[in-house]
Formats: sequence, C-alpha cells, structure tokens
Amino acid sequence: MAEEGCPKPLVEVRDLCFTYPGIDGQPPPGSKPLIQCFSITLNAGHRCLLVGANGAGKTTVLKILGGKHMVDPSMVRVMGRSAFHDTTLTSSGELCYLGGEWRRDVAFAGFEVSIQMDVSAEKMIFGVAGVDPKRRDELIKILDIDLSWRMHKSSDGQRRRVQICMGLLKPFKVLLLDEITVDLDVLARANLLSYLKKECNERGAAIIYATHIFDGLDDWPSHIVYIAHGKLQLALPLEKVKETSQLSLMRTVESWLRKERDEDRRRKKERKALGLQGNDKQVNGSRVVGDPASRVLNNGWAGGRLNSTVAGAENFFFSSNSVLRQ
Ligand SMILES: Nc1ncnc2c1ncn2[C@@H]1O[C@H](COP(=O)(O)OP(=O)(O)OP(=O)(O)O)[C@@H](O)[C@H]1O
Repeated sequence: MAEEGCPKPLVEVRDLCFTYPGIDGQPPPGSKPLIQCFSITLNAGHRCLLVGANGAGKTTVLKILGGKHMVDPSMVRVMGRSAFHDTTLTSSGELCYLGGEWRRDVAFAGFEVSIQMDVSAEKMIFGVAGVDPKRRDELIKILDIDLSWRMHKSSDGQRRRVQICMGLLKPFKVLLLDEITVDLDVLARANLLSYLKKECNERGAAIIYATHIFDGLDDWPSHIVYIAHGKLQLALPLEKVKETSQLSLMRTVESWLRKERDEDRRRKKERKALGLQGNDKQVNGSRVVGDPASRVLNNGWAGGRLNSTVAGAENFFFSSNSVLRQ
C-alpha cells in the first residue's frame, strides 16, 4: 500500500506470523499460526478499513500492531520502531490502540478513577495531563460532550464519548481502532469519522479501523484490507475496490464473506467425505493431538524462554517480561 517516492512508512508489517501462547507462555506445540502471510504498509494520511468475518483475526492483528503481543521486531515496525519492544511509542501517545479491553476495562482515566464512578466528564477529561487545550476543546465539541455529565449516571453512548475523547487527547501518529463506535448515535459517529479523516489529511496520521458497521464509511477509507482465517486476502486502495465492484462497500464486503463461508463449507464437506476432521489440526488447550513431526513448525515465536525470545534480546531494555499485554 506504500506509494512510490513516499517518505518512510508509518506502519510496516512484513510476513507477520503469530500464535496465542498456551498456559506455559509458549504457543501450543504444532499449532497452526493464527496469523500468517500478513504484510501491509501504511503511509501518512492512510485510513485503512480492516474487514473480515468474526474470528478472522482483526483484533489480534490490531493488538500486535498496538504493541500488546510480542512478535519478532522485524515483523511489525511502527514509525520504524518495534511496536512491542519500544514502549515509548505507546507511552508518548504516538501509537494509540482503542479497542476491546480499553472498552471493557473500567478505563482508568489518567488519575485512576473508574469510568463508572461518580465523577464528572470534566474531571475525567481534564485529568489527562500534558494535553493541548485547543485539541481538548475541539474533541469535546466534536463529540458533543457535556462536561457536567456524571459517569455513573450517563448512558453507554455518553460514557463512550468521554472514553473516546480521552483516548484521542494526545495527537497520535498511528491510531488503531477496534470497533469503538458501536454505542455512538449517527451524528456522533459521523462527526468522529470526519474528525479522524481530518487528522489524517492535516497531520499526516494513519488509522486502521476494524469494524462490522459500514454506515457512512463508503468514502471514508483510503484503503481496504480484508483478512480471512488470519491471512491477508487483499489490501487495496478504495478506488481499486470500487473499480472491481458496482456494489456499496457493505455489499462488496458481504459478497467476500459469503464466498469465504461457501468455500469453508465446501472444504469441510470434502474433508468429511474423506473421513478427516473438520479442521486441519486438533489443538486442545496447550495440548496438541497430531503428528509430532509437525511440531517444529515456526509459528513466529522463538522457543525456550518467556521473555525476550527474539534476536537482539539484549537491546530490549524497554521490554517487560510479558509476551501479552492488556
Ligand atoms: N487470548 C486468546 N487466546 C487464544 N485464542 C484467541 C485469543 N483471543 C482470540 N483468540 C482466537 O483468535 C481468533 C481470532 O480472534 P480475533 O478476536 O482476532 O478475531 P476478530 O476478527 O477480531 O473477530 P470479531 O470480528 O469477532 O471481533 C479467534 O479464533 C479467537 O478464538
């Protein structure tokens, strides 16, 4: 997706390969990588819509890009740095992930107050330190936040607006959005999407947005990335997608997913007819049933140790010992 003659990409993913670890902190031996053959490049200004069926791997990819799961540093570079190992990327706000855990957790606002406690929106938002007041005011306006809202008495959508505002207070360079607009009303969502578009156009930020909601998105993304079963299916500029389909974006994606499901069913049927299991491999928790010969498979993890298992480990002074972060 990088264009010729462009400056350094903001995001570079090269042959990303990843498996969730089992209870021992290692991927179940012989397990098939959950994410594989996934490479994309994003430049300043790119707004990438990440689409795929439930369970395709969208959240996993976003978390890896957001530095939450450890992979080999060569696989994921954000602004030329390793997303997992260089924690200054996230602590500075340059790399920002707003997604599942962020939504589900009590979403501690800078000064450790739960989003559902009896506290005002003002206290939550103004509690985030080191923020440009102009940017803060703009976000409050865009999201139409009433600073007197009490969090414990607010609606889900009102709370979400406050959360989104807090998440965007620092001027990100790379923003990863994992379906955060579900509770927003049509107007708030439209305003947010146009604000994010402006951020890309004016500040040269890049956004990857995973969603199943296509309202108002027909002209929002610059690129579409489609993932199925953890593998990249396509990564194209929106115009190219439009050239190949006369349908709306939602109908186009729907047709891809329908085709994918039909293919899956056909394969399953064939395997059944041959007396094979429905799935390629049987993995039960961290115990693997199957041919031990297949267990040497390189699934993106280095074996042996839980911490710093990648080449050049001595350089990872930013790294924690954890391989998964919340
Ligand atoms: N912590 C985990 N440990 C093991 N497997 C996981 C974990 N989280 C997700 N998975 C598995 O990884 C696969 C991809 O999940 P992921 O959440 O990335 O999909 P998704 O495309 O975001 O799906 P959805 O559209 O439903 O949100 C699923 O099969 C899921 O069961």
